Amino acid sequence: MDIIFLRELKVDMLIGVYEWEKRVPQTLQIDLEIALPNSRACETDDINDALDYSEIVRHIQNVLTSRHFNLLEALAEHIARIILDDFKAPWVKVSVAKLQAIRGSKMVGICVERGAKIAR
Ligand SMILES: Nc1nc2c(c(=O)[nH]1)N=C([C@H](O)[C@@H](O)CO)CN2
Repeated sequence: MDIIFLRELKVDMLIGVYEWEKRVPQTLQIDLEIALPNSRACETDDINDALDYSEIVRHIQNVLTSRHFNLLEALAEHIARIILDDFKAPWVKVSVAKLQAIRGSKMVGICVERGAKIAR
């Protein structure tokens, strides 16, 4: 099974349960692993046979900068649904982390896996 990975994408967005977090953007770090429905692009060398990672990132950035989420959990679920439903990936692993939420910690976050890996 082939996987597209994206590491340490930074997005400024409104997220959090406290009042100030609904007004002040925070930087999140996003990591993705996206299983591909097939490995056709490896044979054809054609972007039309690939899952275009730049389109995925653009789509995610648009959604995240246009609304507020309370919880990292809800954000991770929303990103996972976009990748499964809109980009037809069979499986995805989404990690989202706040970089400044916990004093003394580099980051705190959540990782969710959704869908099923296809054995090849
Ligand atoms: N499980 C979670 N716990 C907490 C979250 C969260 O998203 N998931 N968020 C907060 C606050 O927004 C916090 O990050 C503010 O610093 C607290 N706990």
